[in-house]
Amino acid sequence: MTAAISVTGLTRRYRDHLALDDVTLGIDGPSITGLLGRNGAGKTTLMRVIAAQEFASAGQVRVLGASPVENDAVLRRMVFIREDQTFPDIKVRDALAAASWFYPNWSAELARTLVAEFDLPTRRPIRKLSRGMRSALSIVIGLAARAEVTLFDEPYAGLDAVARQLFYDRLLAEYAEHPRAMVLSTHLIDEVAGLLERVVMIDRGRVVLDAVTDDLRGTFVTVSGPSAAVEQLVAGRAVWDRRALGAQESVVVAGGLADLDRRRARDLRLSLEPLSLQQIMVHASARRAEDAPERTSA
Ligand SMILES: Nc1ncnc2c1ncn2[C@@H]1O[C@H](COP(=O)(O)OP(=O)(O)OP(=O)(O)O)[C@@H](O)[C@H]1O
Repeated sequence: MTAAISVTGLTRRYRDHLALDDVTLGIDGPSITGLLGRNGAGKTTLMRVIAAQEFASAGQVRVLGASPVENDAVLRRMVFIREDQTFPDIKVRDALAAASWFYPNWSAELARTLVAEFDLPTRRPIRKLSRGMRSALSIVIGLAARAEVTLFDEPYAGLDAVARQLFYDRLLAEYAEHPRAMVLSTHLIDEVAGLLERVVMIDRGRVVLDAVTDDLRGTFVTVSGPSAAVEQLVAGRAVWDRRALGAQESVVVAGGLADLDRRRARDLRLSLEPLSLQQIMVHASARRAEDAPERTSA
């Protein structure tokens, strides 16, 4: 099967700054992948290169089996919705009409439904929409395009919690009915964690974690309690973080705990707390900062 997205050894350099540093990533078929990372990690740059809006300094990008650069056939099968998407000075309905001409799988019915659900005024010029309404319009286009590769880069600037929930619900429903390769970059990690089948975490231009979300559950655990007992339990394990407060200690271990360890923890009166996706990202980037304090191209 042709991969939806295949990125190999991708580097993007801006003068002496490495925005992407030897990124390799494959998204084979339909899935919802979360692209996570701190500000400036390289998420937008990665999506822009995949969408052929930015050149790679080195490496290779294939979308649906071909280079997307100046490749109309591929670009029509891919939609890229950016945070604070810019539009020409046209009305909402004209933007929807233009999108319907461009994307071969466009669903006018879905667009109509979403426009009503987001309460978008179709006759209004886009420049007169609020920021949240502009995001809603981008989301309508991103979903109604039904593109095989659907990239959403923080698409909800200005959207309130109700509208964001509507977006998540419709994204899931669309995915269930018309499975496709969806990538969603976000800072609202805990808010979207339930949607994501896979997470790719980027830190300072590098992929620091690429995992199926279910596999991550219980893989990182905070063990807390009296220091001596905590140390007894975590001895010989990969420790991601260690914090002491008086005679108490909290240690994050990677690799999960077997049932036997969990029983031992109970006997030692230790508390075990699985890390959320957001906490995993915080720890993953802290570890990378220790490993690679500087990032410039040679
Ligand atoms: N055109 C450019 N010229 C110079 N540097 C750039 C350019 N575009 C991006 N960068 C730099 O590349 C790095 C990655 O930026 P990018 O926008 O991809 O990050 P991001 O992960 O999307 O961040 P955020 O979550 O804040 O949107 C940043 O340090 C940014 O300043």
